[in-house]
Amino acid sequence: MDGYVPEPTDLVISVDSATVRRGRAKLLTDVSWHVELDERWVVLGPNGAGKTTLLNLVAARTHPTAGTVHLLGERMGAVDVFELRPRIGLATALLAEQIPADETVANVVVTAAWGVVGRWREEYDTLDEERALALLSQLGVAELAGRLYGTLSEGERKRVQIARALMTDPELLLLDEPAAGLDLGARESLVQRLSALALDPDAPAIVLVTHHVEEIPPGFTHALLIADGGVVASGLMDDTLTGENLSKTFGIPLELTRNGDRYTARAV
Ligand SMILES: Nc1ncnc2c1ncn2[C@@H]1O[C@H](COP(=O)(O)OP(=O)(O)OP(=O)(O)O)[C@@H](O)[C@H]1O
Repeated sequence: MDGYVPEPTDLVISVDSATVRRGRAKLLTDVSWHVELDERWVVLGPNGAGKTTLLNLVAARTHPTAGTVHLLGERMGAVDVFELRPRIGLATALLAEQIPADETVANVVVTAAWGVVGRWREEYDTLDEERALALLSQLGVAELAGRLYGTLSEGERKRVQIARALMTDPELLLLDEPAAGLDLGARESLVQRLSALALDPDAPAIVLVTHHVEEIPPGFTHALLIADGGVVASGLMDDTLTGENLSKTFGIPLELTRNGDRYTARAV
């Protein structure tokens, strides 16, 4: 990092010396991280590194035990999180589990406008319906709008979850391992969609958590590497995503290869 830290109000995410404890366990230790609106970050780290804990922190789902977190200019602890959360789009496996299998795909997306899963008697206006369809189209699954969510393949579900996360027109989009469990074709197709989103100047700031460098979509600008609850390296993609930093992060000697705008890594 170059040492320049903008005012918290200019930042989408400002995590400063944050520590998260659960009982005697320290899940995150003294983590600092700053994200601006036009940045697209990938968060990489091994199992148990603290990625999900960090994502919960910046999704206004968890408070730090020590340190401060500002989200979208608001200080956590001094803001009503229920007003803040609709401004943050979140797609995680845990949230996906709560989506009813017998809901139509269009409803899965449109219900995000009301912060609920499952359509009951809410009235949605036509604009919401149109926006849901436009997002499904952007993710390449418009033809699934009338299908029941429970009948979709895993790859199709992931796209619908991302469309749902975008429904409230968030200023920050958080994606926790969106390519987990996808076959090669579905993964590549999702990476392409995420790349298009990353390159869209109107898209929100994006944070994508993954275990695999192969899943980094072209257009992502920054990387945060974490291990054992702490930051190993953080900053611009080219400076941060190196074999040396990956080796430190994953605890084994790794070689990183860049092929055009994609990456692969293997043990050496
Ligand atoms: N409530 C808790 N009490 C104690 N330890 C916890 C608690 N929740 C999480 N942990 C531990 O904190 C560490 C970080 O967990 P976290 O889920 O953030 O990791 P992660 O990087 O997302 O892992 P993965 O890649 O496996 O999903 C793990 O070792 C986990 O076991």
